[in-house]
Amino acid sequence: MSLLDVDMVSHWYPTTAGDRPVLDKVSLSLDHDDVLAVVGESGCGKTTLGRLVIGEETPTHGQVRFEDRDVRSFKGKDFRAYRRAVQVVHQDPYASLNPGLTIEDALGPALLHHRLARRATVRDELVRILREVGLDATQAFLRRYPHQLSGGQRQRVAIARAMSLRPQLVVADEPTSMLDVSMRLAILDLLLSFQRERQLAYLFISHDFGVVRYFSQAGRILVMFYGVLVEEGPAEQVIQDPRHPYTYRLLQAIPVPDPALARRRQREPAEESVDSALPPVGCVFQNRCPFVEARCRASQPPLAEVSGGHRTACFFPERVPDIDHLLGVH
Ligand SMILES: Nc1ncnc2c1ncn2[C@@H]1O[C@H](COP(=O)(O)OP(=O)(O)OP(=O)(O)O)[C@@H](O)[C@H]1O
Repeated sequence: MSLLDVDMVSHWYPTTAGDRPVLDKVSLSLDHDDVLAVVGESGCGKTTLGRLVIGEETPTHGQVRFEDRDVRSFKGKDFRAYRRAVQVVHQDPYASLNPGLTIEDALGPALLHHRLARRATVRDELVRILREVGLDATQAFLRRYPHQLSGGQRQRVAIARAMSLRPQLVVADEPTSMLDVSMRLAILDLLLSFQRERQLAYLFISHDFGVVRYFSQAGRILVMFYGVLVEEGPAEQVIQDPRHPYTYRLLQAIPVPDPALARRRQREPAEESVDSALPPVGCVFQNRCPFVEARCRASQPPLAEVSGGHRTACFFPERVPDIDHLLGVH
């Protein structure tokens, strides 16, 4: 039994101009210690997917199942257990830390509520958890407010809050995008260390393929374009051998330190058009695709297998150029 199944989920937001489709028949599955990274540009529906998984939104169509049970069916005790088992680490730590509460008041009550600590020892337990996320915490540290911490410290506290509840799944939504570059790797390594030490699954969300590449080394990558899953597979296969032109574009955008490599990239064929409006019929990527044909304008290609567990939603995957020269792989 998988831990999480997202089954043919479509989602619309109501707007004054009518319902706006944000996700279109997205399916994915996560096992108990899987890392699944979702990558795509801003606005493609990544955060919405995360909100559906943590139960903050209900899908317009399709099902989100946790341990084979429809999340919509969770009520009362079951719903609370689900909200404990699935934690979220946001881009902005202030989204999970109330600025008016000290660290002790932000983290302590949940531990007591879920009987993960006793009143007499809760402070010691909090200090232990904060040290586990790399903070040099003392009991005095517990009396600090979020604004008295640096950005990196705040994100560590937010991670401590999520991990203190011993979750089975963590949705990490752009967890490093507000941090200095120098801090990013440390936070990614911290998240990965929890995954190694506990049986923990991650749904990791980012627009930055460089970050996704680092985080998902042993996991899977799912590439989304305007609410449609266009490619998925084992991380190394998607990175070394992308078979969707959009994935190729995203990989092309990863900065490289080698100037010769950077120049070679600039000689790559340009996108046919940068029209970002969603086409009413046909492939979701057709207006940006250099390989588009009449067939692509007629229908959306289904996800089809290219090799073991690696799938792409492109009619012409063989036209996507080899990536080796872009990544400097020889
Ligand atoms: N509550 C809402 N009501 C209406 N539209 C929304 C709502 N939330 C998000 N959207 C719209 O849905 C689309 C997808 O948003 P979402 O935040 O899921 O994408 P994203 O890929 O996470 O982008 P970003 O990285 O910018 O957050 C966007 O166009 C956004 O404006």
